[in-house]
Amino acid sequence: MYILRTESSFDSAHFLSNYEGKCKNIHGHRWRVEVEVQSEKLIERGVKKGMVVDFSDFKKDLKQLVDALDHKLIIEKETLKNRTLECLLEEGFEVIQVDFRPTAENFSAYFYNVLEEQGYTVKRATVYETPNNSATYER
Ligand SMILES: Nc1nc2c(c(=O)[nH]1)N=C([C@H](O)[C@H](O)COP(=O)(O)OP(=O)(O)OP(=O)(O)O)CN2
Ligand SMILES: [Zn+2]
Repeated sequence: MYILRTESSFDSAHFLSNYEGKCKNIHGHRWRVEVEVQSEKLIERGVKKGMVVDFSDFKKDLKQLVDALDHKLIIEKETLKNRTLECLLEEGFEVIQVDFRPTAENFSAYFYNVLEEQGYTVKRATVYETPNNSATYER
């Protein structure tokens, strides 16, 4: 089995709604995302011969996902009052609303699932919320 790994990161703000503790406040992280893909076989011909996937495609596709979240306020849908959200948007802040609570666990599943939908045979996705704390999703 061949396993390829790439990583990328984004700096964003979030908060955990209904959390008891400091993470209920808006705060930021440098989220580091590591993704591994796997394959029994290598591409047999053409410019990508001998590769599972071309690293340049793999890192570009991960970076595109990560860049969409970079320097944004990431909120779980319906956890801010409409008028709060409107005021933030009116001020020109960029807000990303996600369907999940923005935890490291949910981000790891998010990156896994989106890259899988793009055709990658993902083995696992790991998201570091701090240098010491990470969550991994695999099936
Ligand atoms: N299982 C999870 N637990 C927590 C998550 C998470 O994603 N998954 N997230 C948070 C918060 O986002 C929080 O920012 C993390 O805070 P903390 O662990 O306290 O990290 P710090 O680096 O700020 O810790 P210090 O010890 O204060 O340096 C909480 N839990
Ligand atoms: Zn946090």
